[in-house]
Amino acid sequence: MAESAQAPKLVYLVTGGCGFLGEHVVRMLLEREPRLQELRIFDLHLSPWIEELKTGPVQVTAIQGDVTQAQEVAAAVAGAHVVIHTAGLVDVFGRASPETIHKVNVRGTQNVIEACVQTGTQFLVYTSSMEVVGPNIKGHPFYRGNEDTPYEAVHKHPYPCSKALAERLVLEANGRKVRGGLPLVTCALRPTGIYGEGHQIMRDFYRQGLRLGGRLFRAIPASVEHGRVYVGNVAWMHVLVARELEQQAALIGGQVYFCYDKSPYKSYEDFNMEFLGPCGLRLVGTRPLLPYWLLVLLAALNALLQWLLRPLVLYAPLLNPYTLAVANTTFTVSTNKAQRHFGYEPLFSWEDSRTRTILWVQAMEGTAQ
Ligand SMILES: NC(=O)c1ccc[n+]([C@@H]2O[C@H](COP(=O)([O-])OP(=O)(O)OC[C@H]3O[C@@H](n4cnc5c(N)ncnc54)[C@H](O)[C@@H]3O)[C@@H](O)[C@H]2O)c1
Ligand SMILES: C[C@@H](CO)CCC[C@@H](C)[C@H]1CC[C@H]2[C@@H]3[C@H](O)C=C4C[C@@H](O)CC[C@]4(C)[C@H]3CC[C@]12C
Repeated sequence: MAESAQAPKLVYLVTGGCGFLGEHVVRMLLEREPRLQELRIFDLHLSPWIEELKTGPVQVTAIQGDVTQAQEVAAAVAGAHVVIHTAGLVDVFGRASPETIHKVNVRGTQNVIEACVQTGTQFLVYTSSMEVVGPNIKGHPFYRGNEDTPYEAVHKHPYPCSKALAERLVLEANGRKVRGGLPLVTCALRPTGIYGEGHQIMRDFYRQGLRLGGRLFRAIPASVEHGRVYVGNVAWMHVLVARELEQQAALIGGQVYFCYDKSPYKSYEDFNMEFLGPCGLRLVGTRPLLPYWLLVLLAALNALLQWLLRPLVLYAPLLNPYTLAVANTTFTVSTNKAQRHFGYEPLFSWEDSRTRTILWVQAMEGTAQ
């Protein structure tokens, strides 16, 4: 590429830039987007590590803001060339109300779209989710499916409903005229279950294992496969597609892409043991220790307790009818659409992804070893 094309000149905005995925997107952009002049990090809660990023050649601007506030979003978007919208309320445990989930995930996304249109920002990448497709409420398996695999995507839970609605808004906005008359170019990336450094649920399982004397108990049959993807590869996909949106607007605009890499197909629990095992935890049982009907009962009991206790205290355990259904339904993807459309290849091999995640777990306080 000619030197002039490499000259820094682009302004990127990452919403949710202090979250688990957002932080990896931010760091990946700083490492791998040579045309970056300014990186804006927009989040409800700003993290202290942003300060360390301010010493590099790229101007890093931290913006504390709320995606549900249209004016705050418009002010942050104004003058940006590309928006990567990762901000969202990821809640499948009943911590937030359905209204709040809708407000942040759907109205927040609508605000981002309108801000692009009003201020003349042409390129928008949305972090969607596999949950936009499934598992559905009927528990139908999705086995090594791709973006074109027929599947009855029927949801009831507020989180997948909100992600599906938001994704539709983003895709429908593709082609709208932004200020200045140029067309908005949008696309949506659908990660499966993301893992890697900073993954809160992995942290929770690890701590639970420590509390149980270094053991976790198998609840899900090993035959139920759950799609997982390394956070560094998800971040890399965002960076690549954002870069290619301009060059390949006709091809990529309005498209959805599953996020994938070379992580093996395993059950949710067996996959977690790839990292927790080397950190001293053991998964007890080759088969689920409790019969499925009892798990269903426990999950229903948890939901009832959550409802009863809500006026007094927030009771939000990992196990509820929805998480049980997701964990207990095969959902895996096998696709090369991102490779065909914008040349994506995973940046991190499975071995690297595994090692990085293990090192992160081991660095947590109070390891089991
Ligand atoms: N974690 C996964 O396995 C997974 C899988 C598929 C898709 N996703 C999607 O990826 C995105 C990022 O998820 P994550 O796992 O990093 O979650 P996260 O909770 O770690 O990050 C979300 C970030 O958004 C910010 N945020 C929340 N509400 C906001 C608001 N009103 N205004 C501004 N910022 C707000 C949070 O402060 C947080 O920093 C989400 O859109 C999620 O739906 C996550
Ligand atoms: C029955 C329990 C015994 O150990 C296991 C419960 C595990 C669940 C808490 C998780 C199983 C599957 C996870 C979800 C999946 O990986 C994909 C997701 C998509 C993303 O957009 C948000 C997170 C999540 C819904 C993720 C949440 C946790 C699980 C339900």
